Amino acid sequence: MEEQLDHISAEIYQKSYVIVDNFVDKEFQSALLAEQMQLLGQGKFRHAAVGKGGQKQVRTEIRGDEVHWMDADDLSPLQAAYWEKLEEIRKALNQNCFLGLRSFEGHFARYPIGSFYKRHLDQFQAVPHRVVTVILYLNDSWTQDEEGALRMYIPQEDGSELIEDVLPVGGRLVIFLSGEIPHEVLPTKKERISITGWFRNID
Ligand SMILES: O=C(O)CCC(=O)C(=O)O
Ligand SMILES: [Fe+2]
Repeated sequence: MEEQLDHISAEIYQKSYVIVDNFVDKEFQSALLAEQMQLLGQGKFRHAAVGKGGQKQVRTEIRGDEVHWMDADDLSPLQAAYWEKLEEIRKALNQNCFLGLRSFEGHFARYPIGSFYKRHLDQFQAVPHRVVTVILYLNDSWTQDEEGALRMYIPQEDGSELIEDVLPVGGRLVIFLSGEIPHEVLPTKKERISITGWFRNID
């Protein structure tokens, strides 16, 4: 874990993003997936909105996922275990990258077949407090043919962008600086399940 935390910090410091495979083991991943499926079955997911406050709107031509926000005061034991792992990352990033991360917010997400999320930044004027994005993928298996990659546009020093496509392979964790890396979810050919969250610089 110590080594992993150092690796994560170094990559964020140098490249603004990092991909960690098998961040959780199969058992933990399956349990989280089962919990998400149960919440889905209970009708606890809602179409995700874009914008903030009074501007909030469901616009499936921009994003087609459905989400269920985790309640910090009412986490299931599994969710609490995941938050504890993230807490280690938060501390490491503060120690090594001086990001001043103080809290976490996150939701389960489900992208139905054919859905996507167009290019965007997670930190913008109306949402200034998201500093680091953290995504854990939960699908049991994923192949290239199923598409649905996370496409990150990595800014280069010469002003160009490098495209990095990341398949939502179960157990894979992706971390990036919310204000630095525009990204999108390409249309998926399979139901795509994940937990997305943000470390914030406020409580
Ligand atoms: O699921 C992903 O790969 C990215 C999701 C995303 O960009 C978001 O929820 O803001
Ligand atoms: Fe995003």
